[in-house]
Amino acid sequence: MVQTQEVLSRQQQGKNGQELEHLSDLIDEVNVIKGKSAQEIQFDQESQFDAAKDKDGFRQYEAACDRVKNFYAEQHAKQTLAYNLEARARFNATVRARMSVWEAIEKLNTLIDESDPDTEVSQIEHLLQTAEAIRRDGKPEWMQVTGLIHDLGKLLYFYGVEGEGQWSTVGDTFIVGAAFSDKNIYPETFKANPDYNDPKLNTELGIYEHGCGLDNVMISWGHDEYLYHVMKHQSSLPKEALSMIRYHSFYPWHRGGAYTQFMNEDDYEQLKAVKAFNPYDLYSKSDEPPKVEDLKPYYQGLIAKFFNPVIEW
Ligand SMILES: O[C@H]1[C@H](O)[C@@H](O)[C@H](O)[C@@H](O)[C@H]1O
Ligand SMILES: [Fe+2]
Ligand SMILES: [Fe+2]
Repeated sequence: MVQTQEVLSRQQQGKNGQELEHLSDLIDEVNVIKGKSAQEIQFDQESQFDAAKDKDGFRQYEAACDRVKNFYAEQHAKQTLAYNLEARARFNATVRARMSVWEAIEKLNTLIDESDPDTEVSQIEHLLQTAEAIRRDGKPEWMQVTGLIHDLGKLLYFYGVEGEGQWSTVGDTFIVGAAFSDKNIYPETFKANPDYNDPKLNTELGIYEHGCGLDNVMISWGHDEYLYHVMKHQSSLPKEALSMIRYHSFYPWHRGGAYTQFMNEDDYEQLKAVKAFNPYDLYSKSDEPPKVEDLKPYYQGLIAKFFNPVIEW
């Protein structure tokens, strides 16, 4: 089995390093002509590098199986602005369950994520792989524990409308209420979304203002947004950790370089945190399966440091 570190360094060395350098020079020139800010130019460049890295085997959506393709066709058709408003109202109306973080991890264990072309292991394994990769790199405890819980929002699946499927829980996220970006995977599938033809919603800014901040736009409802709202007031995690949770599936933004029209200064700071987190989430999927019982005491200790003993989900 290939370990995270190995995959990372292989990707950093990258066989197509020269090609990339040339590419980023060209992108630079075009951006200067377009009048983009230095910050935007750097972000653009990084996104090209990230996309090229995945040529090494992760996130191969064109080659993905029908399960993944059907999942996104359904999600992109159904995540409308109206649905997003309704989902948030439903979230605010009730507490779905009361249990500890570890109980939540165990409950999630039965879910196999239909949107993911890179892993078929249980969620408990994915969470521990992510946390362990962060720990191996000597990152702080708050980041380790963020890795441990980052996908716990998938619990939403058990509390949604029965038989509704996973489209409102898992998968990459995107902005609703403005034009769908072509930096999303399978962008053509948005044509089946009613908002696609709505002239108030299908412009670059849609219902939002330039530079309004990502906190003020609606990102498609799912496990990121749900867990962010659960943890915002029920943990002592720093802001960067909450951003890692909230934006980890927002690939068109943190990898694709889309949606800069909505960003404010602080979003560029949060972007750094999300980008630092992403490799652990993605590339640890090829690591050895973790030994849950051996790791449990260590992570129970971390959980006790950062969370209330009982969380309202
Ligand atoms: O299929 C995966 C999975 O659902 C992840 O939990 C999510 O964070 C990713 O963005 C998505 O691509
Ligand atoms: Fe996730
Ligand atoms: Fe994940």
